[in-house]
Amino acid sequence: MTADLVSPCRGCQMSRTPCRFGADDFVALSETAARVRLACPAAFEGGPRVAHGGWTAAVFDDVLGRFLVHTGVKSVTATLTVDYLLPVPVEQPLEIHLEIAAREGRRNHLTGVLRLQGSDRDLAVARGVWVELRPGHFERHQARMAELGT
Ligand SMILES: CCCCCCCC/C=C\CCCCCCCC(=O)SCCNC(=O)CCNC(=O)[C@H](O)C(C)(C)COP(=O)(O)OP(=O)(O)OC[C@H]1O[C@@H](n2cnc3c(N)ncnc32)[C@H](O)[C@@H]1OP(=O)(O)O
Repeated sequence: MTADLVSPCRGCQMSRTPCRFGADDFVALSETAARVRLACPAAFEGGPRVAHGGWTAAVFDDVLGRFLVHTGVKSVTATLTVDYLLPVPVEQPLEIHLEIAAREGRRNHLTGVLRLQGSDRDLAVARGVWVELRPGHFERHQARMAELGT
């Protein structure tokens, strides 16, 4: 696989907006590794000039899941753990390196590291499990919602 652009999530595709987390510059480097260049939008400020931890977790969830779908594996997040090592500045050039660390049946183990561009200091590290969907995943969800009358 040559370096190629990873598509946005369904929500951003449907609304035809840039990635709301700021993760548009997203390229696959191989079948198991990718790189995202991004900045935390000011709207996700948690502390003074510091990213909200929810942005960090959300962007990891988004880019790790998007990359797996890019490789042809339709999947959802089963677990996601984030180690917050240093404050993440807003509106500064950041980079995420991610990889598919292992595949065991329907389970895919992914990792991601967030750094300032040009720095080798980790700001946050994510690890998680994405489970490949069984056919009918969303139909079963709709049926459960219908049972609840929603
Ligand atoms: C939002 C949808 C994305 C859709 C993708 C297609 C569209 C592409 C378009 C554009 C790309 C955009 C991508 C965006 C990225 C965003 C990603 C998200 O935020 S995903 C939303 C949040 N996550 C959920 O909503 C999951 C809710 N949970 C579930 O639905 C189930 O619990 C599920 C599917 C995870 C497992 O249920 P089971 O019934 O299919 O499968 P069982 O038999 O229970 O487990 C299968 C295997 O997974 C392991 N497993 C299940 N849960 C686990 C866990 N918590 N930890 C470790 N392993 C787990 C099991 O041990 C089993 O392993 P063994 O096959 O036996 O080896």
